[in-house]
Amino acid sequence: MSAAPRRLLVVWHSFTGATRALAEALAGAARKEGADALQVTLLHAADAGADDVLGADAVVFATPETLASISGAMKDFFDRNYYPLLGRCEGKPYALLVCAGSDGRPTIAQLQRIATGLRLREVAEPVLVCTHAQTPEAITAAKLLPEAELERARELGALLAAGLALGIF
Ligand SMILES: Cc1cc2nc3c(=O)[nH]c(=O)nc-3n(C[C@H](O)[C@H](O)[C@H](O)COP(=O)(O)O)c2cc1C
Repeated sequence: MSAAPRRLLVVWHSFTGATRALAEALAGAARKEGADALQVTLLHAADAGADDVLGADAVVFATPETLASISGAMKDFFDRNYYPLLGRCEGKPYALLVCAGSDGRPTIAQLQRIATGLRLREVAEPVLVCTHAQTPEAITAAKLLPEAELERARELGALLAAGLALGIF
């Protein structure tokens, strides 16, 4: 009898497609690496709740940076779920995917602060992708990321899948 699959949850939000593409690349690579031993769920931040996090063995938070912070939808996700999660997810592994025009560091710091409050355990370096969009036109345009950036998300997905499958996380 085979063991129940481990569960990886990816909570994502995206305005112009870049973070979504990264989250999907990560999930695809995790599915490939984890095969039957891993169940990967992608949930838009608006559709994700505390039970989804509690039911996962590891969680990825994927968000664009807006106004030097996590996006509004990701903020809403944490506003709705922070207290329902508090005291119930200590030590749960997590990793971060952040997509920014030029910075992203405030968003990573903010997510790490929230995760520290929840006593989550960061198990991989955050993946930060900069799109170098500077003008209003470039920032609001649909994004197509270079393959090399998608590959970084895939590497994180494969790492998380391997760690879960081997019982390291
Ligand atoms: C309202 C708004 C505010 C933004 N603020 C920042 C910012 O503070 N720092 C930054 O590096 N990028 C900022 N950006 C750029 C986005 O992070 C960038 O376009 C990113 O690719 C968006 O990801 P998405 O395609 O997943 O929506 C902002 C974009 C918008 C629409």
